[in-house]
Amino acid sequence: MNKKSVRDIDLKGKVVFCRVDFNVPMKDGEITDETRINAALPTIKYLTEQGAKVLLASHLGRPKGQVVDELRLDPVAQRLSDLLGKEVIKTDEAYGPEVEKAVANLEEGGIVLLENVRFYPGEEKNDPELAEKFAALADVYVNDAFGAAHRAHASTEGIAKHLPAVSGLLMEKELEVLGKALSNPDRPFTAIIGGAKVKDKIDVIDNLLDKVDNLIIGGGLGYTFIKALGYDVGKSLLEEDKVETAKAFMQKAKEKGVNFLIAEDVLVADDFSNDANTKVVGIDSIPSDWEGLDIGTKTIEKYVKVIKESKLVIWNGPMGVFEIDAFANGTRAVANALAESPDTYSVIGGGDSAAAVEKFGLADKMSHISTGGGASLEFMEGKELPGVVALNDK
Ligand SMILES: Nc1ncnc2c1ncn2[C@@H]1O[C@H](COP(=O)(O)OP(=O)(O)OP(=O)(O)O)[C@@H](O)[C@H]1O
Ligand SMILES: O=C(O)[C@H](O)COP(=O)(O)O
Repeated sequence: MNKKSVRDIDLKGKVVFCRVDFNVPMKDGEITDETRINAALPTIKYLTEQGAKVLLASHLGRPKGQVVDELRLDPVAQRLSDLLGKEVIKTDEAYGPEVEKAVANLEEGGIVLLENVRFYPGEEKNDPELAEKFAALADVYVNDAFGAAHRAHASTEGIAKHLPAVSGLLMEKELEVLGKALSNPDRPFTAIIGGAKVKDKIDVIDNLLDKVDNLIIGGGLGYTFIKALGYDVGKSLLEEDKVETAKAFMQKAKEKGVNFLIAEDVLVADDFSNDANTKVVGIDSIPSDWEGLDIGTKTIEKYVKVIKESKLVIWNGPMGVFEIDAFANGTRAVANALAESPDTYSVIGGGDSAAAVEKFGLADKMSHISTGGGASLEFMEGKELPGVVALNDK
């Protein structure tokens, strides 16, 4: 990476404004998945060990410039304190007199977690005044929030204009792993794209066709491709206005010699529930009043074979509605295939694929689980991430 990192600067005694992505899922005030907090620990520990005074800043959810009590960061501060085994001071603001006082009292190695930066309307607008207020608190800016690096906000981009600005260790690792995967991939290189949002993934599929040997399509977005082949998809998820694009992709794959894999059979159900009647049918026989909710057995076999023969696999989006056991087989089979292939480097991106791998107890068998959903997709599309561009060059 050509950007400076925390390792390239002197941190002793410096006040560091460190942007992290603590946008963790919460239910009834409890954190339900702390992956992102764990992922930020190496940088936080490094900063404290180097004698920095650490101000952590994050967003949580989408409060849209308002104070929303359920989106305060207090539960995160508590969890972080437990994980680090040391005090984490939580302020109720992200700048202003209360924060200034906390900074003034901070000792080397001390940690303050600021309030949710999205409580301020200026954050998402990348308001220069707010960026200056954040910058005025610190001597150095560290961005470790890979998951939010595709956002040009006051705490991810604007602030970097006012302070020495470097990446954290998580940011560095994410960029290195994803960058290597895309620039100099081990082959066969396979991308697996599933999930529900066709529109969000159109650009990434297009971009990946220039890079991969195999492109595997699964999940809800697969039905737009099945339709593009001329078959009826019944009540399955379909983006009618993307059918022509899907056709163009299959043509492009042919021209580029990319092995483009679409389901040949699917599991259809007469209801969106665990008790639904289900059957596996060929893609030419999807009943008009049934819905495709997983890939079928022949398809699983075919996909698993390709995955096991691959040296590098990037996976974004589940193969079916894995949250419901009856429709989880395809996603589980893909996760198992990756887990059983020690020679295959596996990169998991996107919140749902990561959640699926976690649910099947296979997270530690994957080579890299990205903390970025949208950010990893935009990176794979070849887009520049504003939160990275803003950092100082080496
Ligand atoms: N055949 C299907 N029909 C309807 N929904 C499906 C189907 N297959 C998968 N899904 C749903 O797609 C959702 C995930 O889609 P999405 O595109 O958001 O994936 P992702 O990229 O992993 O997640 P993120 O948005 O966090 O990056 C899951 O909730 C899953 O149930
Ligand atoms: O969860 C994410 O992908 C990041 O934290 C960014 O959140 P956002 O999509 O609300 O900007």
